Amino acid sequence: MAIKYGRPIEMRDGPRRDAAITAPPLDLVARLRRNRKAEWARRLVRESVLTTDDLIWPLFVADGVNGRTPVPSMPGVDRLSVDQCVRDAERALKLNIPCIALFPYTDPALRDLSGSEALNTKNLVCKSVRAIKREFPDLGVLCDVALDPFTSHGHDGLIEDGRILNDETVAVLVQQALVQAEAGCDIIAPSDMMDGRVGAIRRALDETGFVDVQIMAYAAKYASAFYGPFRDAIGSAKALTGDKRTYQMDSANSDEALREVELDIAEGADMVLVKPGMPYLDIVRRVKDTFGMPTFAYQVSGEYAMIAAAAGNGWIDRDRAMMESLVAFKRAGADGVLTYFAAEAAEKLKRNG
Ligand SMILES: NCC(=O)CCC(=O)O
Ligand SMILES: [Mg+2]
Repeated sequence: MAIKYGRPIEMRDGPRRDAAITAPPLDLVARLRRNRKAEWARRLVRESVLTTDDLIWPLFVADGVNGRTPVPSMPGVDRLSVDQCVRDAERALKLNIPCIALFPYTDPALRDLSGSEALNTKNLVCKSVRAIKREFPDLGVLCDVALDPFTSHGHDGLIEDGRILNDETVAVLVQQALVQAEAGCDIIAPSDMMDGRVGAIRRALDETGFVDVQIMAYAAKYASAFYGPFRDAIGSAKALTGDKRTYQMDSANSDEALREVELDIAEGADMVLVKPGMPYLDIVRRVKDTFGMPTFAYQVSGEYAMIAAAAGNGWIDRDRAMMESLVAFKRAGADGVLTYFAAEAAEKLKRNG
């Protein structure tokens, strides 16, 4: 349904009033509908605004040249070879998107128990960061820190007898963060949910001369069914044994999210992230109100897939659902959103001037 600028929602040329409908006017002091009577009036009182400055665009990188492989469970999202990743980085820059985030599809042959490929200075992420920074030094690049794209078992950390080790994992994550910072990454984003990793990474970055590298902590990351398509995209779905509930948060908890965020801030996080997004907007609001930190939300793969699939079936309007979901993050208090819709939304914002 197209609503043109300035036009009231009610159809001007629609059905005339039924003469049988009569009622005395209500004696109302306030009629909130007055502020909604036309697009210009709605714009005037709009409380939350989405701009391209609010968007971080996650991209998937894979081996190969000139490659764009669709991710079946994320219609509209491709795995990109490094050269194509650079082209999408250029697209982001042209659309005025401030920052992209990189996630690798690691060759299964390179995955092992300890995720050693994460420390390879020539791994896909590092190659992509270098290639992007060489051409577009002014585009922000965020790199995830966690071992799941690199481990044969699909977990975010080192494993021993089915247990994910905390402190031993943190030691590896520190090395991973340094490798990425060395490659030119601007924002290190630990997504592993190990205790103490933000402080350990901050110390290591500072000691090695990377004082300006920021940390966006996935502070409140929940064990969620909504990550399914992402695990397809990075090829860890089949590998994953068990679940991540001993390190990611229980979806029933809210106070605990504040404790997580508080600790990450104390350990030196520059920005905090809540993940997933739409089912956790209450957490975004509490975090923002409690700490006043730069607060981000991740509209994760399953959220993207739900909208894309329903739209693909003609059940909802893709554009409108996309924009409504994104402005909801702003309304909840987020300063920005990691979203697979970033380029599409930025294009729409640009068209609408
Ligand atoms: N560490 C990054 C993710 O786990 C992303 C999840 C998703 O998009 O579903
Ligand atoms: Mg924590």
